[in-house]
Amino acid sequence: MASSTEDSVQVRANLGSDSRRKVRIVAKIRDSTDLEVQSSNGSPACRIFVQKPEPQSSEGVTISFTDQPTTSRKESYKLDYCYDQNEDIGKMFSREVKPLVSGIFRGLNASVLAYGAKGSGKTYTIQGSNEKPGLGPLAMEEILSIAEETGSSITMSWYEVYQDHVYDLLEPKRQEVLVLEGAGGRIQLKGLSQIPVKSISDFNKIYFPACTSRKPAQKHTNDVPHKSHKGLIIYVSANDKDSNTNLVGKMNFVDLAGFESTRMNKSLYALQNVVHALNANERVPYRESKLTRMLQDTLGGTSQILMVTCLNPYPCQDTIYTVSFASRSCQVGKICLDTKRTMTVTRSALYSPKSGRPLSLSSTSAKKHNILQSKFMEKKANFVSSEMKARKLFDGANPANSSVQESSSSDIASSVKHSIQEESCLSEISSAIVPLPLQEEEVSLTIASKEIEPFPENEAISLQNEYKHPDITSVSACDTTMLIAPEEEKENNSDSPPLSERLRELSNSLKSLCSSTPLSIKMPQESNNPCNSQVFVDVMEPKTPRTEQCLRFNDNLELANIGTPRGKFNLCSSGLKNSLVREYLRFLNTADKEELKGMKGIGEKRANYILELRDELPEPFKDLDDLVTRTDYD
Ligand SMILES: Nc1ncnc2c1ncn2[C@@H]1O[C@H](COP(=O)(O)OP(=O)(O)OP(=O)(O)O)[C@@H](O)[C@H]1O
Repeated sequence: MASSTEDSVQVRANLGSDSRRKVRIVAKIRDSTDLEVQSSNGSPACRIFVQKPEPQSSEGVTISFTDQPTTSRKESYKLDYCYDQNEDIGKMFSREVKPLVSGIFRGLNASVLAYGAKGSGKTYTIQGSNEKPGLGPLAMEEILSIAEETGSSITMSWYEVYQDHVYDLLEPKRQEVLVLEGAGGRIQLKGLSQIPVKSISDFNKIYFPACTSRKPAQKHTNDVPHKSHKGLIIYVSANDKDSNTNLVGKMNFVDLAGFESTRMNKSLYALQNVVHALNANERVPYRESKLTRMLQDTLGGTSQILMVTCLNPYPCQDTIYTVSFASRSCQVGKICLDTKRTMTVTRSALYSPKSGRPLSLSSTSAKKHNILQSKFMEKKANFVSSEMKARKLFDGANPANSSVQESSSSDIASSVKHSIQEESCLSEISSAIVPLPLQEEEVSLTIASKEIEPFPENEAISLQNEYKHPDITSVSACDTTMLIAPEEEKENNSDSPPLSERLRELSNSLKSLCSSTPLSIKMPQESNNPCNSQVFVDVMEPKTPRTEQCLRFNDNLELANIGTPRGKFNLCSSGLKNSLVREYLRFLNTADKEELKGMKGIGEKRANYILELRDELPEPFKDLDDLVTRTDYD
C-alpha cells in the first residue's frame, strides 16, 4: 500500500475555482515503453507539456502539446491535476481516491473512471497487477483495513459492458445482467453476483485471474475489436452506531474502453455527455446508454466522482481530443483565450449541434468522404419519412393542431430564427463535418480539420454582435465548441430561459415545421418528383451552400409551393429540421413527466407512455419512428 506525506491532503475537495462542478478530472501520463523511446529517436514529433501551480494552490494544471499534428496551433488545456511519469499510481491513490473512502463508510457512493485513448494506461491505472496494484485493489486494501476496525462487511462485483449489454465477470457463464430502475431511481443490477471479501489476498485471487481472462462475454466477430468497459464495485455495509442503522455505500472503478476519436463507442459518448452535464449542472442524460444507466447511482446525487484521463506520452490526435474533452468538462461555463487569434469557448461541445455527435480533428480522404456521403444521404432520405411519421404523434393528440398548420410561415420563422442563425453561423465548420455510418455500438464523426479556416473578420463581428462577446475574433477547428457556447452564456445570465425552455421552444418549432412540411415536401417514394432530388441535393452536399447562410427569414415569406421563398426554405432547411429532431429526441430521452406534459400535444397519457417506453426500450429513442408505433394507441 502506498503511503505519502500528502495522504492528508484533501485534493478531492479541490475542484478548482468552480465549486458547482461534481466531477474532478485529473490526467495521468503513462510511462514510455522502450519501443516508443527507440522509435522516437529521442525527439518525438509531439510532446506533452504540463505546467503545474504551486503545491498548495487550488489552481489546476495547464497541459499543452508541442507541434500539434492536427491543428498546428498551440492550445492549452486546463485540468484539475496531471500526474506525470514520475508520479506513480500509489501517489494518485493517496491524493485522489483515499479521501473518498471514508464517505463510503457513511453510505455515500463514488465512481472512479479511467478514460483515454487505446493503450494509454487505463487498465494499468484501475486494475494494475499483483505486483503493481491499481486504484481498485489499493482502494480495496484501504477499505478492508477500515472494515476490520469498524466491523463492516465488504462485498464485490465485477462486470463488463459490451455493446450495451452488461455481463457478470464473476460468473463462469458470463451471465447477462439486467439494469433495472426501482423506486426513487434506485438502480438494481439483477443477476450481478456480489461476493464477500475478507482479505486482500482473497480479493487478488479472484480479481486478477478475472482481469486476465479476457474471455468475451459474447461471441465477437473477428473483424471487430473487443472493446468493452470493465467495472469493479466494492460495497461497504457499515453500522452507524449513532442511529443504529445499516449504511451501504459503494465504489465503482471503471476501466473504460479505449477511445478512438474516429470511431466513438456509443456508451463512451453517452458517458462524456453525462460527465459534462454533471459538471455543467444540467439535466443528466443517464438513459442514453446501459453504462450510464448502471452508473447512475454512483454518479448522481451526493456521489463523489473522479475521472482519470489517461494519456499516451507521445501524443496523437486521440490524446489531444481526450485532453480537450476533459478540459472542456473542467471549464464548463468559462471562456479561456488560448492565443491572440483563437478563442475556445468551453461549454458542452462534445458534439456538433448539427450532427449531434462528437467531433474529432482528423482529415478525411476524398474517397472515404464520397462513400460516407452516399450513406449519409440514405439516412437523410429515411429522415424525411420519419419526419412525416412523426406528425402522427402530434396530429392526433393536439386539438389545436390545425392552428399550428395554419400558422403563418413568419410565425414559424420567428420561433426558429435563433436556431437558424446559430446553424448558419456554423456552416463553415459544419461543411467539414462528415458523419460516418452508425455502427451497432459506435457513432463516428470526422472533421476534415484542414478545410476549416478561421471565420472571416466580418463573420466574427456578426458573432460578436449576436453573442455579445467582445473577445470573439475568430473561430477555428477546435473551437466548434462555440456553436453551443452562447447558450451557456445565456444560462449564466439570470434573465435567460433555462435549457428545458429552450428545448421546448425547439420542439415546438419542430412540430410547426413537421406540420407544414407536406405543403412543400413530398414523400420520398415519389422518386420522379424533382422536389425530392432537390431535397437530397441539399442533404448530399458536403459543403453547406452559402445561400443557406444568407437565407434569413423575411416577414413576407409566402406559404409553400416549391418556387416561393417558403418553398426554398423547406428545401434548404433539412439540416435544421434534422437538428431540431435531434434536440427533440434528446428532450424526450431525458425529460421528466412534468416537462413532457409541458410540451404541446403531450398530456398525462402520452407522457406516461413515453416514460414507459423509455423504460422498456433497451436504449434511448434514436429516431422519431421509435415513438410512432406507440402513438397509435389513441
Ligand atoms: N504508468 C505506467 N507505467 C508503466 N507502464 C505502463 C503505465 N501505464 C501503462 N503501462 C503499460 O502500457 C501498456 C498499455 O497499458 P494499458 O493496457 O493499461 O492501456 P489501456 O489504456 O488499458 O489499453 P486499452 O485501451 O487497449 O484497454 C501496458 O503494457 C501497461 O503495462
